[in-house]
Amino acid sequence: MKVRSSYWQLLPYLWPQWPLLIRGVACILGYVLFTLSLPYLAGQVAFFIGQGNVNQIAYWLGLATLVFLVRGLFQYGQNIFMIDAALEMALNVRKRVYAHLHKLGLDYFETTQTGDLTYRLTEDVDRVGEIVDKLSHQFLSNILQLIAIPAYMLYLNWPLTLAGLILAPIMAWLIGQFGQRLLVLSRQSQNQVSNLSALLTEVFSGIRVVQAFAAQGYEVKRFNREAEYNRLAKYRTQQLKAIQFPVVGFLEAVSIMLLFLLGGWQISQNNLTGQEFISFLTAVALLIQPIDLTISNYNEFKQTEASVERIFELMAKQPSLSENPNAKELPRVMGKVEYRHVSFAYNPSQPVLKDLCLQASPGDVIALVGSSGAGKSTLISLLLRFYDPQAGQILIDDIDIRDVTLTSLRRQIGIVPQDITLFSGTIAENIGYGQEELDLEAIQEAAKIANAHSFITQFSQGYHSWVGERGVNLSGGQRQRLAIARAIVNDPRILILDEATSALDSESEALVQEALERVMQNRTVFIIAHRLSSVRRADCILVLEQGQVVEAGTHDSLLSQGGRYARFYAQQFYSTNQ
Ligand SMILES: Nc1ncnc2c1ncn2[C@@H]1O[C@H](COP(=O)(O)OP(=O)(O)OP(=O)(O)O)[C@@H](O)[C@H]1O
Repeated sequence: MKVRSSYWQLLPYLWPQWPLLIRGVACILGYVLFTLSLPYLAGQVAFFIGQGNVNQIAYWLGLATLVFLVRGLFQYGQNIFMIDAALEMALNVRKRVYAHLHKLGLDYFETTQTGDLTYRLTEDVDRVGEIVDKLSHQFLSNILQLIAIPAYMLYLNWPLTLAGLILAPIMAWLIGQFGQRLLVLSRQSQNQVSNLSALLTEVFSGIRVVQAFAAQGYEVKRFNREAEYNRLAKYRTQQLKAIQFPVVGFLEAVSIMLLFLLGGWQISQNNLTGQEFISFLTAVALLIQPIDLTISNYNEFKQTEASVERIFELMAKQPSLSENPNAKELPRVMGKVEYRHVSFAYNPSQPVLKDLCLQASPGDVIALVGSSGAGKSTLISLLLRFYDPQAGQILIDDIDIRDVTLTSLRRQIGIVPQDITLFSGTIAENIGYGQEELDLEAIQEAAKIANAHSFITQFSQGYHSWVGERGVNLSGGQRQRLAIARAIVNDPRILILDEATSALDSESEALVQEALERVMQNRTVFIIAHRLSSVRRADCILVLEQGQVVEAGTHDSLLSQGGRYARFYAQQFYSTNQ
């Protein structure tokens, strides 16, 4: 059973804002003190109204105006300092969670819905910021008033106060019960909203598939179903609140009627003056707002606890792949790559690579061929250290890749992936992706090698043309050439080419091929090969089958062996490339 509220986890993020918090608390104290003087002032005004003394009435009303003014200034101060502290805290939480997510491995993102992550980092964090703001100024101020005003009432007339507060424990218990139930409903509701957001992200990013499969109707139905669950979850929360307010309001009304009854009786017994009764009633009236606000704050507090849980759930995720604490920077490499008896499985029961050995000398072009699911992409993922092998070692220039920092390793490997991702930004930013200061010279140089310079300069804004939504339209071949430029902009010694399977028109194909030929020079290249030309040109072709190298050699030597490669070549390349 969970004992501690999740809110405690926010303290380390709130604590650094202590200068703002202290100023805020000082303003809250000022606000409460000035509020406390109001019942006394009301009693005085009532007294002089009874005497018909206009001068005194004007004097006390003037004083009350001053009190309201100063109280207003304190209220402004408490709001502004606390919102500042809460927003700073929310910003820190958001930054830390985002940075933490980037420490997690690919395996985490492969099993998590991106829409859900987006929701947690945006909506959930905003909600937490809002509740902390409310708690820090409204809640604290209200609680102080709920303590100080009854204390003043006790001082005025304790029997009347006790009678008025007799229903308070019942109210507190009821509010607590409602709060617990609200937390449960809120968790459900937040998850529903997250599901909806995940669904939308998935559908809009896959909109080509949706349209190609004419699945709009299917998607609309799926969305409607989720939206209905979402409505229902929200309705249940609001339904509970709708019951809560009349119940508590009724108890409040009963308390006030009880007060009038007792007050009248006390006056008839000469235990209370009319003036004191007015002060007392003013104090009671001042209590109503803090009570109502406390209930709604408490409800929100419970509802938002679900958001806090969802945020810190992300922070609790541990990276599956950790960097060696003594990891060193990988010095600029020559490009020798060696796999020594490497075995790997995503799930222990299904080995993907089995005792795999391979050696590539600097400048070698290694083509990986094999049927789908043979383990080609996995072999490459291990070189980039997306995952660690369960057995064996991978070495670059005779250094185990587990002994170097991930950044220095990945910076020395260029990759042209099969699915090209361009981010919203300029062409230059996309080619120099990850460079904090864009090296425009290197970017242009890379674009020239990748046969991209001439089409880029044809855009009116050249390298500063916007890519992505509302940006320039790029053909498949142009995207590939940008990806090639991006892969070599840092001049890596090792290059991975995951060839696209979709065909380009022959002109584009020729430009891409020419670019690839150029970038492969003087680099160790691994190609997941789908094109005949890449395979023919390779220094070594590795034929993978069920995670093992079953044949290795040059195109000619393997063809003359008449083994698996020869059959594979006949089936796959001959039919598609002739
Ligand atoms: N992230 C993953 N989690 C679990 N299993 C995976 C994952 N990625 C790949 N696999 C499995 O590992 C095996 C090898 O996959 P891999 O993608 O390396 O093959 P491949 O030869 O590159 O195939 P293709 O040519 O179709 O891309 C397959 O059985 C695949 O289902």
